[in-house]
Amino acid sequence: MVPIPAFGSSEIEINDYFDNKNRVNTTPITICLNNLNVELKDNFNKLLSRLNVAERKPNKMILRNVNTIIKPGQLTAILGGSGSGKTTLLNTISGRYSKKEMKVKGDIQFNNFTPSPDLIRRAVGYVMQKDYPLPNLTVRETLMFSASLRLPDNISKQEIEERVERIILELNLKDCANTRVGGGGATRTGCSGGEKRRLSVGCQLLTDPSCLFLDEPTTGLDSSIAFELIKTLSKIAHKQNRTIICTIHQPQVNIFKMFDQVILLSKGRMVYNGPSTEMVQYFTSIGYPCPQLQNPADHYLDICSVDYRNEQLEEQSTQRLEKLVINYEAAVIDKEYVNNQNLSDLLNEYALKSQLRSKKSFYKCVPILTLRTYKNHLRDVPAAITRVSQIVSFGIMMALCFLRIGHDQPGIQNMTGFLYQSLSLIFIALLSCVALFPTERNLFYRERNDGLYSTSSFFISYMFVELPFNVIGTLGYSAVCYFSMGLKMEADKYFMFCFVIFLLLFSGESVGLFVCSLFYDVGLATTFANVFLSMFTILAGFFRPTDQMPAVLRYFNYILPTKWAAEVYSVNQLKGEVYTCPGKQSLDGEGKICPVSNGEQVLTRLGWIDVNIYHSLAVLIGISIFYRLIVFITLKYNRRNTVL
Ligand SMILES: Nc1ncnc2c1ncn2[C@@H]1O[C@H](COP(=O)(O)OP(=O)(O)OP(=O)(O)O)[C@@H](O)[C@H]1O
Repeated sequence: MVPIPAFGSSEIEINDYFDNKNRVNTTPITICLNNLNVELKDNFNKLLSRLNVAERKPNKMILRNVNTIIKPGQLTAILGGSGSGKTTLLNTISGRYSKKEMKVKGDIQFNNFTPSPDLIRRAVGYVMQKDYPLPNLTVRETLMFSASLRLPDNISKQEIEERVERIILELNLKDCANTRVGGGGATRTGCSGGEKRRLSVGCQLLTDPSCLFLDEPTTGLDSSIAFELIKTLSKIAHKQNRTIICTIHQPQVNIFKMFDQVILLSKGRMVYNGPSTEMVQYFTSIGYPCPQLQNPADHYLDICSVDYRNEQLEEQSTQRLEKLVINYEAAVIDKEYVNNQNLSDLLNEYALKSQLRSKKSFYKCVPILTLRTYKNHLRDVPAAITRVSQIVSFGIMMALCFLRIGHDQPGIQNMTGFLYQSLSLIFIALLSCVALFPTERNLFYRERNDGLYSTSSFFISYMFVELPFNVIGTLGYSAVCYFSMGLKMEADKYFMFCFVIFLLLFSGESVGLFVCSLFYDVGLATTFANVFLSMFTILAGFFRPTDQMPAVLRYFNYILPTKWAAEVYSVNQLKGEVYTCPGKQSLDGEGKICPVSNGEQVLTRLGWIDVNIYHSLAVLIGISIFYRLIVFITLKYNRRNTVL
């Protein structure tokens, strides 16, 4: 008989900070899963079969017959190999699944009450696998902003500060409380991986949820940091009577010992469910002892996995898995374990409803989000300087290239060249947006999923943040170019030029925001943005007048901001200009007959002679607003990325 390692959590010392006296939600929550089945919908196959093009295939089962009770006051681990369904189980319990993609059958009860996925999502804490904190805020600031967004309006600033300080102490973040989180752009140093994870846990604990879920919290952490993190979670669960569930791939022995309950999954089926201390005993009793000195978690994960190296191994391992599942379903240990749970704390729906995070009003949220984003942007000094200076540097380059544009024949080409090149500002704005926006976006997806605020709050606050950058960029570019090139020295012409430049930057940002809202992957967003960029310049009308374009492109051309911007600032500069043709520039060689003698002739060539500048400006403003609206709709309704 192989000796069974003795497991237990006696070594877990309880920290003094972990008391319940300041907690708001002390209702313990027991989670019951009854016959939980999750199928992956194959909507494409469904469509093909409806069209009689393909046979209808059965949906892929991701989870089958999951039955368990998860008690408060203990740390529960969902264990399993890659693709075993751990994340799906955690997401399903926490209401974070898309009904379009998944079909969930069975019952998920919180204290004997079956809440809607939306209610669960807004009441429980969920720490996802990846952290997306803003890199230039300190740990304390991150918690303060998070608390301001998560806590109800009637909580005073002092109370918020007290709660933040308590979380800092509880999660042992005191040493790094004033350290920037780090990890972004210029901020090379910052918090360690473990501190960042604890910070993410802290953000979730601010609202004091009775249930906390964590998806692979130890991934990417070294063994001692992973151990410390699980130890902290164990303390929180025990001392504060919270229901804590985490998924974990392959825990080390010392980490495994700290789990009170283990749910072992393989191919979406339960192979074991019970105390970690009894796992070896259970498997030994059904003929799978754990070799001495081997980590039981590793050993049983191997035993439960299907080996695809060759057909024979696959068949053998599949049969073994079938046997393990059958054994599990029949095992007394599980039935006893499930039946012996203390269900006296099962209350009613109030337990969960009382923990709902209140969605902050638009007016409260916008200033908090704006301030947070400003702090994050302005602290990254190189990025902030680059953001403005790239526009001004581009202006300096243009000024050097087109310095003092003359009023002779080459001056015409220089002027149209400068006006055409100024359209490139749209690219600069777009590319800088693609580089900077994803950090904010990822955090927004998380916080929106947590039900903290609406898309419109984020959308407006981001506009407030980018506005000053665009205004400074516009003024810088215009100041550098306008006077050095000798453009028309009239106030109304100057301000019209500035306004068009501003709208170009604004539209460029819109396209950047759109591609980043449509695609999660920055590479894909940039590739897609390139397609827009080429269209914007080619179809602006400098090379080929709109009325000479093929019909399809002509209509398309009407929705491009570059077309309208080019019209407005070209008419603004060229109308009324007089051009000379000294010497050989003239047709007669004496400077009397000029090929082009005024701006109207240039505008005629470009097809813009009849353009009403105010009409085009109004269309440009309309298109800029239209682009922003598309961004808003994409951000609001494209939720595919939001569970990342
Ligand atoms: N949205 C989805 N579309 C397609 N397949 C999915 C989807 N979600 C889950 N699956 C499939 O369901 C199975 C379980 O996935 P899940 O992410 O839950 O596994 P996991 O145990 O968390 O794996 P890992 O440890 O690698 O994260 C996998 O085979 C996965 O490919």
